[in-house]
Formats: sequence, structure tokens, C-alpha cells
Amino acid sequence: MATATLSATQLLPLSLPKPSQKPRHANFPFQSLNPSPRLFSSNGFVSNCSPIQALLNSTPITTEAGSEPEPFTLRQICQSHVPDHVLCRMEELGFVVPTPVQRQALPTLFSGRDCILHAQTGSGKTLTYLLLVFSIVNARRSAVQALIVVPTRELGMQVTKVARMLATKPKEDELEQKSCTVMALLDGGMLMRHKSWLKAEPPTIVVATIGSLCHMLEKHMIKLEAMRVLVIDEVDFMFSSKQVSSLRKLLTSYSSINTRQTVFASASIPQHKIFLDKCIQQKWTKNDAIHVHVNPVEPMPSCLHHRFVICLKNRRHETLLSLLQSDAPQSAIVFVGEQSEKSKKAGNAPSATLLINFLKASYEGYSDILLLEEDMNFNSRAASLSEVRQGGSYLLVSTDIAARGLDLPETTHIYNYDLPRTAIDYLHRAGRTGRKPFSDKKCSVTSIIISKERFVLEKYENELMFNCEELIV
Ligand SMILES: Nc1ncnc2c1ncn2[C@@H]1O[C@H](COP(=O)(O)OP(=O)(O)OP(=O)(O)O)[C@@H](O)[C@H]1O
Repeated sequence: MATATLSATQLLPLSLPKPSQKPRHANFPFQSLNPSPRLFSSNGFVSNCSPIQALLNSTPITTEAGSEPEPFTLRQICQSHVPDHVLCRMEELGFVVPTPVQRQALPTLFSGRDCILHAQTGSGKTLTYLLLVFSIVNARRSAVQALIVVPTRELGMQVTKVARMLATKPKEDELEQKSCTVMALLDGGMLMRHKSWLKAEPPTIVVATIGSLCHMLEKHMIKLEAMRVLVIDEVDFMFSSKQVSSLRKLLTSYSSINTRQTVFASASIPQHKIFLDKCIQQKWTKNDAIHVHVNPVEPMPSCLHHRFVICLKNRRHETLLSLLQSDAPQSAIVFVGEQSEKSKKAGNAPSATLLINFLKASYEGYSDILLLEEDMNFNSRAASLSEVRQGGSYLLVSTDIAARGLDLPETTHIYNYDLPRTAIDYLHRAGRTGRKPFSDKKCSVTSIIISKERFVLEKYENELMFNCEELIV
């Protein structure tokens, strides 16, 4: 069976360098295994969209004699694939220079290969797969042609927003040709309204949680026969969730690899070689599926400063308060563990609620301290997030519901009020900061632990290859 991976993970020694020992060839796998994309044409760089693009286009590209120039803007990588109005919107939104995952994966994706996109949190995987989607769908065709499956309603709303922003056409262009429509088919959404929409005119792109999607499939309200691209975001999380059987059904029964291109994305894909083999064996992907692994020796962004504080179990509230007072972060997320069933049954208040009450009473750094947790209804969840997105300054207290995929780029500080359960959970929580791809501004991740938990944190340090500094508060 021919499997391929754009990574050198399996060649690495067991004791991998920690980020402080800067890897000598962080991008080596890409350079060696993925030949430079050759998407240039003699008139290929002409754009009339944005001043920044015009400036970049006018910059002469110096290359060694005889060699082809490396594309250095997203437009150059995408222009023979993605419609011009999408590229213009992309540039208006500030996406001009490709991030490493975009530079590395887009040529492979445009070549039609199924792909496992494996790159750090905040590295720009969403734009990567959306550009593929826009390169494939045809707005004139009235059928669902792209499906993006996400684990939570919150992430779904975020992806839908970016897709809609990219799809928007100037009014005068819309008269000539309509834009792609994007439907958010998410848990807690108004499925009745969606049913009428699907009946009247199917959207081009659907962003869905697996529960809502399967409901629509079972009721024969949505048809996937015309689907040409399927993206499963946060794939490792999806495969470890309760909905795995529905996901398998989607990959094999509701659609076929022969008619679609399949993309799996995540910042963490444990045992990725086995996963890739399984994808091929199970016919979730075609035989030549590829694993694009960006910067495998550094699983977390290098701009993160990891710290920990040891305190007594009954002093966590006060310890967090002292940290907030000394850091005075503009925008921060405090992660708390989910309440156990036992504690719920005993009628205890969730620790997130107790913490919020404490902070509201004793910390004056924020006008709004917001809560996000599973047990809140969807409207309150949406209200918390929209407040966070609007305000320049926020303190969000959340369970792991905010740990996957959520993009709040202004967040500079993460606090683990409770230690995450696994190294992967640590990686995703930490990845809610350091989300500005071209900024190396330091952001911090601070874990509040009791002395017994130090060895757990050490285990995460080894697994994820980072160093944690002890703080004395
Ligand atoms: N080419 C680009 N130039 C500038 N900013 C970008 C570019 N691509 C993406 N971004 C920004 O980077 C941030 C992170 O992108 P995105 O949400 O896609 O990360 P991700 O890789 O999906 O992370 P996660 O694994 O945490 O979900 C977003 O705020 C996005 O707008």
C-alpha cells in the first residue's frame, strides 16, 4: 500500500530537541519532500485588488539563474485555482502572505490529492481548506458541493463566518454571477428554517456538526451526491467522540471517495502514520492520500512562554487572583475542568461558576468576566462569545469547549486553573493564544497545580517538547 507523508517524524531520534534548542531544519520535511510548486505564468502576478497586493506584485523576485521563482504570496499560489473575487476578498481581509501550512499544503491540495493537514494551532489551517473549497465549488450549480464537519457549534460559526466573508462578491459582480452560499447546520440551530432553505435551493457549502448533519441525512433533507470536497476539522477529536459511528458512516456510506476530495485537519494527530494507513484501508481516502506535517519538531507555537505555580488545593482562587493582578492581561482565558457527574448529582455548583463569582467579587481588572461551558444553552454561549469578540479586553472562564479551534487572536494569556487531562488537551488550550501567524509577541500559558501534579505537567513537557518555568507567587 503506497502511503506518503510530508514529514520526517519517523526519522527523528527518540529524544527530540526542545524548542529552546532551536531545531536546525525545522522546515526540512517540506523542503525535501514537497517540490517547489510551479504555478507561475508570464502574466501571473497581475492584480487590481489591494494596494498591498500591488506593492507585492511590483517587487522583483530574485532567483538563481535558471531556477523558477518561489511563490511568495497567497495569490501566486492560488491564482490558477481560486476565483479572482475570492482572492480579492482574501487580500482585503489581510491574508496576503502564506503561512507555512498554506505554502506547504495548497499546491498538494490543488493537485487533487486527499490530505491530512497536520499543523500547529493558529497556523491557518482554516483558510487552507477554505481556499481548496473555493477552488472546487461552482456557484452556478444549485447543490451542496462542499461539506465541512466541525466538533462544536462555536467552531462551526467561526468557520462559516470566514467562508461567508471570502464568498462575498461586490454587488456589481453579483448581478453577473451569484456568490456561493454557505449554510451553518449546527447543533442548537434552527433546523426547520434550514429544511425550507435546503428544499428551496441547496447551499453550495455546508458547515455542520455531525449530529445536525446526520439528522438531516436521515430525514433525506440534504443530499450529498454532488459533494466534491469533504473536510473533517479537528479530526482526532471527532474520532474520539461519541459520534464516531456517524462519522464513519458519512465517510463511507453517505458519500464516496471516488467523487470527492477528502481533507482531515488538526494540530494533533496521534499515531498519524497508522491513521493515514487506516484512512486508505477503510476507504475514507484514496490510495495516494498524503500527510502534510508542518514543523513536526515543534508541536506548539514558539512564542508561548509556559509557566507553573504550585499552591495548596484550597488556595487556587487566591493564586489565580495574584497571577491576574501581576500579569494584568488585556485578554485572557481561564480553563477549568468539567464538573464530574458525581459532583452534579451531589448538587454542587460547577467550579467555573464558583470561580466566576469569586473573580467578580475580588478582581477589578475587567468590566466583563464571561463564562462558556457545555451546560449553558446555545444562546448564552453565543452571547458570551460575541461579547468576547467585540471587546478589546476580556476574561473568559471556560471549560474545554473553548479549547478546540476557537480563534480569539487578541488572547495573550492562558491560565489552566485545572490541569488539562492529557498532553493533547494542554496543546489545544495553550493554542488559544499565539494566534497571529506573523507575530512573535510572547504569550503565556500558566498552570496552577498542587505539588502532586508536578509529575503530570512534566509528562506533558516531555510529550510536547516544551519547558515550563516555575513561578513563585
Ligand atoms: N495568511 C495569513 N495571514 C495572516 N493571518 C492569517 C493567515 N492565515 C490565517 N491567518 C489568521 O491566523 C489565525 C489562526 O488561523 P486558524 O484559525 O485557521 O488556525 P488553525 O490552524 O485552524 O488553528 P487551530 O488548530 O487552533 O484550529 C486566524 O486569526 C486567521 O485569521
